[in-house]
Amino acid sequence: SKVGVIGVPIHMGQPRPGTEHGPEAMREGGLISKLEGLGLDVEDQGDLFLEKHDEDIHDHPAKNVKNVGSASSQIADSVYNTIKSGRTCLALGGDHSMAIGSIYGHSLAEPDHVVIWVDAHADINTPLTSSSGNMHGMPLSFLVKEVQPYLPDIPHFDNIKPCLSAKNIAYIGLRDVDPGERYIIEKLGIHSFSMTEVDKFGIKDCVEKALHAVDPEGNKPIHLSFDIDALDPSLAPSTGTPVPGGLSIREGNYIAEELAATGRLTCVDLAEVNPKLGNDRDNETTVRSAITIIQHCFGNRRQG
Ligand SMILES: N[C@](CCCC[B-](O)(O)O)(CCN1CCCCC1)C(=O)O
Ligand SMILES: [Mn+2]
Ligand SMILES: [Mn+2]
Ligand SMILES: [Mn+2]
Repeated sequence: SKVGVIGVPIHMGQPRPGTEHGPEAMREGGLISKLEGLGLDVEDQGDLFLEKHDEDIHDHPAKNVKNVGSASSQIADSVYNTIKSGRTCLALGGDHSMAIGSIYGHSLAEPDHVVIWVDAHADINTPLTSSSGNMHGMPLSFLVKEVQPYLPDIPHFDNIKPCLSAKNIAYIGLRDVDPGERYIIEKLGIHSFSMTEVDKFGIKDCVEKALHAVDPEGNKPIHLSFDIDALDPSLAPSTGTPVPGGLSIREGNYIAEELAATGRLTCVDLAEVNPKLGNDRDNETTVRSAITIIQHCFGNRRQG
């Protein structure tokens, strides 16, 4: 099958420089040839050239709103075009604010797609519930229709429309959820399989329940937004917001294999790889984990 790879060198959604080098770190780790080795037709579209703007609004609760808004439009266009060209899209981050554009672009191509969000964090703070103002903690609040009444005016996001229903999202891996996020998740009934559920039910049941919850008929395109910090920090040390007690590589691979097996995985984000954090060994470990997850999203199977 056909894959279109898009580098998304964005860092403005969070304060730690380096996520803009995530795409190149994954390429240097051999990602493209490893995907080709799976027999895939891989088109590497290179890195987006994200426009740089002088931030014109400094009193907004969301930081770098102009740059993130502009990047989101560029990402959406690129993801849309990739999917419309008949390729599964692989978006390499870059911080997780990249998902605003990737999910919106996906929804333009496939309006009824669902979202599996694999992350230590819920990333559904609104600018008003966020304690950091970092937009990598907000992407889903921009996209979920039911959250819109609670959002303040957000300049520079006129091109991004809310495109998701809460019922079409399922989380796996949560272990650091803010009070405002917990309120939104419970109020909207967003399906959530935190590390508690992973421990309680095991990863097989969590994946099965998550997929059944968002796509009971098993016929919808799937968007996987994978934050590398969902994995245990021992597997992904070079990331901005590590949280102990994460997914094992076996659990990460299992999620990827099961989604790949549906044949409906249409867009994959791999977010929050920051090669500027940690030492060379940390970088290698993190990039290797990211590439392993991606390989299993695109057909590599531990059974052969
Ligand atoms: N929820 C946090 C972390 C967001 C992580 C974004 B991701 O998932 O893309 O990496 C804040 C988390 N928490 C706030 C209180 C003090 C400890 C950190 C936020 O800043 O919104
Ligand atoms: Mn995270
Ligand atoms: Mn995230
Ligand atoms: Mn992070």
